[in-house]
Amino acid sequence: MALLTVENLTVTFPSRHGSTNAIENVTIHVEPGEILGMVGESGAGKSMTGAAIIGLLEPPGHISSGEIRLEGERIDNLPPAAMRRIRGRRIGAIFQDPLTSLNPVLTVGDQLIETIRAHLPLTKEAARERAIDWLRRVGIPAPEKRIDTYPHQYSGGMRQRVVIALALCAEPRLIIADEPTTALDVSVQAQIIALLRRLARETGAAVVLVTHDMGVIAETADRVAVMYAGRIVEVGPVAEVLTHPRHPYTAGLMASIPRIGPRPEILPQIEGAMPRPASRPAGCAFAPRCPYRIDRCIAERPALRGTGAAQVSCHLAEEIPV
Ligand SMILES: Nc1ncnc2c1ncn2[C@@H]1O[C@H](COP(=O)(O)OP(=O)(O)OP(=O)(O)O)[C@@H](O)[C@H]1O
Repeated sequence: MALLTVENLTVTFPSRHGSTNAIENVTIHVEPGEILGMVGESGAGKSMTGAAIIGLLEPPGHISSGEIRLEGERIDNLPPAAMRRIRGRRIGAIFQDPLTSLNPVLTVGDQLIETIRAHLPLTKEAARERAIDWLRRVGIPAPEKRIDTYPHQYSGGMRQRVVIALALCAEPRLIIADEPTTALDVSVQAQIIALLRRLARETGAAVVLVTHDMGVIAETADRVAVMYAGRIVEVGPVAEVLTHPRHPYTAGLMASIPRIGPRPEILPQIEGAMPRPASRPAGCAFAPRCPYRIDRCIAERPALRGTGAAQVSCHLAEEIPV
């Protein structure tokens, strides 16, 4: 059984001018120990999918259809108090800016110890030992000394390591990591990615990794879901999708990373902009930017289809040379 399943999830924002769907019919599953990358441009709906899973949609945004299951149990319709418990214990979250996850007036140790004790029946001393252990595991030097210092005494990269320790110390089954390396120096990004990957393997937690960066996906994820204008346009094993992208948008995203872009002459950069939810075209949302479009693409929205591990929503997936 998948650890996380999201079925046909639609998130709607009502407004005076009629409601819009920020994401539509999003279906994903993640197995224990697996990292699912969600990639796409800003506004594609990646963060919204993550927020819906952890029950932190900003009102008036709400789930208007679909369901979310964690270890088989529905979690999309739980009362707020029950969802809060799940958030600390069974789902951990890592966001872009470590300062939003850390309390500046508490020492790193106090925050770790408090979180550990909220979830595990340990004495203060035992929880402190465990906190030191976690700091060591995420690569903080001299953890027995650093445990009594404050978040502002850490560099950005070290602070994000602390956030990862804080997200993992309650031993969650699922981790939602939203742009966990975007705010960090390039040299530090690779270390944090390697750390996340190792810890997912070691703990058997499933990870949903939200990023706009195909390079991060290539180095971290097992499978990837490419989002465009609120929908998944291609999903499958990273090895398959990145070597044989079948959606022109996936190919375009990949051409933006020179190291692994397949053929730079195809969509070297994708001209134009993603449509906003209220002005999405009736057919394929990518059609206005797609160099291969035919009349059918404008008239008819392609369904996600495919046999085997990978699926794609493009009428021309079998024909175009991406
Ligand atoms: N309060 C809101 N009311 C209406 N629509 C919203 C609101 N907040 C976000 N949206 C819409 O939801 C869609 C998805 O946004 P989301 O932040 O999930 O995208 P994203 O792919 O994660 O981008 P980013 O990388 O910028 O976070 C966007 O089209 C956005 O316009």
